[in-house]
Amino acid sequence: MSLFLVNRYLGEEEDGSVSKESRSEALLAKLKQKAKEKQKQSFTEQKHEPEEQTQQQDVKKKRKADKEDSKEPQHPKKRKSDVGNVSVSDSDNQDEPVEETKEKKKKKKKKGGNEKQKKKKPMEGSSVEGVDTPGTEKEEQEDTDGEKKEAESENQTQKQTPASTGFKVLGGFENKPVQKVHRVLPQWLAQPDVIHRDIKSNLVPICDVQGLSAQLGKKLQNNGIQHLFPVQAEVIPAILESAQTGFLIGRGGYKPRDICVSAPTGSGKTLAFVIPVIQVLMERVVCEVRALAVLPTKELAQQVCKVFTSYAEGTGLKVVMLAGQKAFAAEQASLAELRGGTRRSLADIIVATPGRLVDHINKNSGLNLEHLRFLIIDEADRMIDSMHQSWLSQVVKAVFRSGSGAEAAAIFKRAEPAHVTAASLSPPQMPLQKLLFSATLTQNPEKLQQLGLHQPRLFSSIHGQTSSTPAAPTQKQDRFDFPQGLTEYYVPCTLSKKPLLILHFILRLKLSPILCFTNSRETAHRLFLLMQLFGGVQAAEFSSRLSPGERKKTLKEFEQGKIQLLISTDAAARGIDINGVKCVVNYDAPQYIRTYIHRIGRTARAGKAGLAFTFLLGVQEKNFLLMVQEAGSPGIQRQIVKPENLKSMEARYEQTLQELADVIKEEKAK
Ligand SMILES: Nc1ncnc2c1ncn2[C@@H]1O[C@H](COP(=O)(O)OP(=O)(O)OP(=O)(O)O)[C@@H](O)[C@H]1O
Repeated sequence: MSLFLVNRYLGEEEDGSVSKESRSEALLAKLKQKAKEKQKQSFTEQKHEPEEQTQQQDVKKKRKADKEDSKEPQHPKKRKSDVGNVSVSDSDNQDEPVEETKEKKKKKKKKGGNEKQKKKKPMEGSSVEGVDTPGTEKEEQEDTDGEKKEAESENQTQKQTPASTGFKVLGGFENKPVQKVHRVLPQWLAQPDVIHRDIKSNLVPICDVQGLSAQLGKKLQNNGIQHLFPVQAEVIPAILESAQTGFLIGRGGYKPRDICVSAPTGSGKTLAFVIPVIQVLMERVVCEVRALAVLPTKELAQQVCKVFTSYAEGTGLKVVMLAGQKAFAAEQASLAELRGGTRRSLADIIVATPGRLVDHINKNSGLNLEHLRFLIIDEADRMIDSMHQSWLSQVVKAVFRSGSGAEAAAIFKRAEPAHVTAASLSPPQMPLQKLLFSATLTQNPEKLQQLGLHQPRLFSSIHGQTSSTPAAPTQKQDRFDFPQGLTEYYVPCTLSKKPLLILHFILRLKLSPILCFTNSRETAHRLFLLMQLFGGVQAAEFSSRLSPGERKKTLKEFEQGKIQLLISTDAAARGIDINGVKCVVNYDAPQYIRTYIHRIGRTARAGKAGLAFTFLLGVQEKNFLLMVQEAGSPGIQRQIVKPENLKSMEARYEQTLQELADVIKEEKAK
């Protein structure tokens, strides 16, 4: 109590002439005296009944004097809500505001007539304080039951007061049921250009693709492609159209629209950007970096670089990879050369990983992006997640950096599109167009906003998302499209039976080649060792335990059919195109739906059939099945493997487990 009062007085008495210490000492002395007098008074009341009347008069006089003395310090009590706030924040004791309220009420009762005057004060200050009052009342109502009535009557008095003073009470703070806010997508996301999901029944003859050059059509045929897949038939003409007037100027002088593509795994997205980019750049005279494809991993960069190189053959276009496969200096040398004192670009198309790309930009290695026309972001959702590395802002900075030849800056300067209606009125623009591709493109506009898209146009095969109406209230996550030829299964199992199930799949069901995913590289390594020790299975592991060279070799051998079981971490989950994978096994259930979609997408590619099995422990079943169903899976079937089917392998398996323990011990000892 005393502490509270001291705090309060100190807060209000802003007299600079008296030091804080002396002031508080004086107040403390006064309070002590007051307490003594109160004690004395109660003592006298109890012990000396006869003297009561005369002493009561004395006490009254003293109280009056006290009141007068303490008039100034009591003044702040009028600002009820303020006091409450100060005492809560200044003290650890949460009970303090309650005590203060009680004390205040007692005093109010005694003072009676003063009350009206007190309540007027906050109203005089401002109308906002008047609005605050109900909040304070609420706190008061939470006090003891005995005080409820008092609070109610006080409430009534306070309600009446504003009317009598003519102030209008702002209100409407009563609890109303809050309506759930449903997600409403922006129009470009809600109403995409639809891509057919079924590849096989929607193949488009090469000659029917609008704008595709005869040269590239022939090249496609030479590579064994007679028809284009639906995503290619839709996206290739759209990109070509945006460069109708050449790659140096946007159509009508305007910047072309950015393009986003969301299509299932294995649906042919790579060619959907490789073909039009090659065709647009084929006409170039001077070699400059005009296309940049960014991919999350070295393996993916290598894969895309291979496709670009294959279709650039015979066009004079030069493709360079910046993914750390070669030494930095070697990569630098492949970017530009100095001839007769002038710098000449040696790359038209660059395929890069974000880390290595930023290295080249920062170290000023000769990478010039001032002429960039296409920025391709493959596996776009993953690339957005790695945006904290700020690779995109660095690329954009490098693109709009002006510093090269003055005449280049004057003729083909980069600028935001001007509001003109005729190309002749507009200075030539050097457009930068972003092309985004993913099987699991986010529908979260906030995430997409990070990419700074310009009037984006979405191509999507996701069904049931093509309206601007709110998403279903039960829908908690994005929906994705699954490959048509894929059949999904889940296998209920226990932890110890998982290796036996894998052996059963290979040795009995002959499902190889199997691409098997684990959630950690340790699990992948142990399972690999176990398979080696068990014998009879050609197994290999694929994770960051291996060097890039070893990983490349392993993938090649798997593709060639030399490996029956490839045990991998999520390093091989995205984008990797391995021919002939019949079956994917999720040895460990994936935690995220995107991981699941990319993993199972390593099979059933290019319209082929494929199987995906997920081993589920009892505790995982409910959540996993719900996650898959909400993502739009056409259906995942339960597959039971009877214990008797595993029995014959059990003795050998137990023995192998013991051997494995020894091997792991040895490895750890090294
Ligand atoms: N028109 C076509 N005809 C035949 N095969 C094709 C055609 N287009 C692409 N392919 C083949 O389909 C496979 C999958 O293509 P691609 O890797 O581009 O798929 P994706 O959609 O990028 O898959 P992911 O999302 O998993 O990265 C590749 O082997 C590719 O050569």
